[in-house]
Amino acid sequence: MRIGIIKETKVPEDNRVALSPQEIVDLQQKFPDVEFVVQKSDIRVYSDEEYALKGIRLVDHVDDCDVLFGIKEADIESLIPNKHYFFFGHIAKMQPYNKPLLKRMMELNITFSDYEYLVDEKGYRLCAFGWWAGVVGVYNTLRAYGLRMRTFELPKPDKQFTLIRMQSEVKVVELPALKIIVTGNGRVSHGAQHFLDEVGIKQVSPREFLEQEFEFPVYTVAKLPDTVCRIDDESIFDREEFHSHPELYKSNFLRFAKVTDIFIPCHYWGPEDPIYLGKENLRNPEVKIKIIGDVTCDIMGSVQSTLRPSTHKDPFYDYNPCTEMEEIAFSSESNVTVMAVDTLPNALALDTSDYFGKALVKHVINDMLRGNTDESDVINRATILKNGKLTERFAYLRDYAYSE
Ligand SMILES: NC(=O)c1ccc[n+]([C@@H]2O[C@H](COP(=O)([O-])OP(=O)(O)OC[C@H]3O[C@@H](n4cnc5c(N)ncnc54)[C@H](O)[C@@H]3O)[C@@H](O)[C@H]2O)c1
Repeated sequence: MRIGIIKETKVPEDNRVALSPQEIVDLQQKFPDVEFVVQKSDIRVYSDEEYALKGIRLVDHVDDCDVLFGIKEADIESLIPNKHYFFFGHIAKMQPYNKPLLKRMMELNITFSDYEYLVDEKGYRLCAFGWWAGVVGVYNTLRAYGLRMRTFELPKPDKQFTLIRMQSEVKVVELPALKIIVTGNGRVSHGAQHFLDEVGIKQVSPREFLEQEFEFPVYTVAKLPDTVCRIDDESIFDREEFHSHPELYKSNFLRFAKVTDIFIPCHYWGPEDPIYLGKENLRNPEVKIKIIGDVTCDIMGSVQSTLRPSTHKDPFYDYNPCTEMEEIAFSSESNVTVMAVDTLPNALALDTSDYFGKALVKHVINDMLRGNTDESDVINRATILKNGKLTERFAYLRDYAYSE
């Protein structure tokens, strides 16, 4: 078997890779009959030379590979018939912009497994970057705070940035008595909490956050049901009902917004779910929040100052609550500064590639190289196309794939 690592082609560029040079060396020792090749790339976090130095073959074309691993969607023009591809496809939620990709993979008899659906039997994701998004989300947001207040300047992450570096940069900064709120309690929120803990910001309970003043920076985590309540009876919260009938619930976030300096949304949001910070809230003079690090990056979702995603190159913009329009970052004290980068983990491409590669080897590649691809429940659950045909689990994509 020959396995290829394909080059990333999406814009803005993604520097992450599915397998680091060391990961490939370790796999080759374990499976000497398998060959790994790496398609040349000048944007990858590990350079071509780093792979070559470990004896890994660099190639221009990956036509002679059986299985191909990428990170983001493969370039349609580069797709090779009859191969097995792995990447984040963004097609299973019927995203309109990726319909041509699905169609082309069907035409070319491709087998396609989507990382997003590599889950255990309980549906828990096995290869996800969310935790890292929380980490970078906090760093970027604190960076925005320093720039806006002109009190400190954290460096913009470059391609070689690491989590350790981010932490050490923030640790030397003296933060005032800020109140920071993180919402949600999933992977992203846990990454955010980890970073805040590591840089010495004290966690307090939502109640303490609401009722007390502190002489040092603090953060709280507002989970369900802290942030929502029922429309008709504010004392009742039924989690199952909330998820099946979100229209019966409203936001209870305003009480937090009145005492918060920095808001880092990390909760899942669906179009029917309560809006935490609507346009009127953002105009409300009682709302104290002036910096929002919107990790969820739902455009005009639960935080309505998020007008568009931003990029690592240009991560911040201002939202003018009166005009409801975007303005240049840090241009007015009455504006809200927004950080809404939608590819946050890419700022730690070294750490995240290593983390992702280890998970991939453990849950996918070991089984595959032992010849168990067809029997692997993890791979089967993530396989959207088998030889160009939709699998049973993803059969619902048929109309989407064939519609004009
Ligand atoms: N900006 C980025 O680069 C980036 C990267 C990864 C994930 N994300 C986004 O971050 C968000 C969270 O991802 P995750 O991996 O932590 O998800 P997760 O499923 O691990 O956690 C989601 C959390 O939100 C809570 N929740 C669910 N429905 C809710 C609702 N209607 N209202 C309030 N809370 C609700 C859950 O209880 C849980 O605590 C997602 O929207 C995801 O797309 C962004």
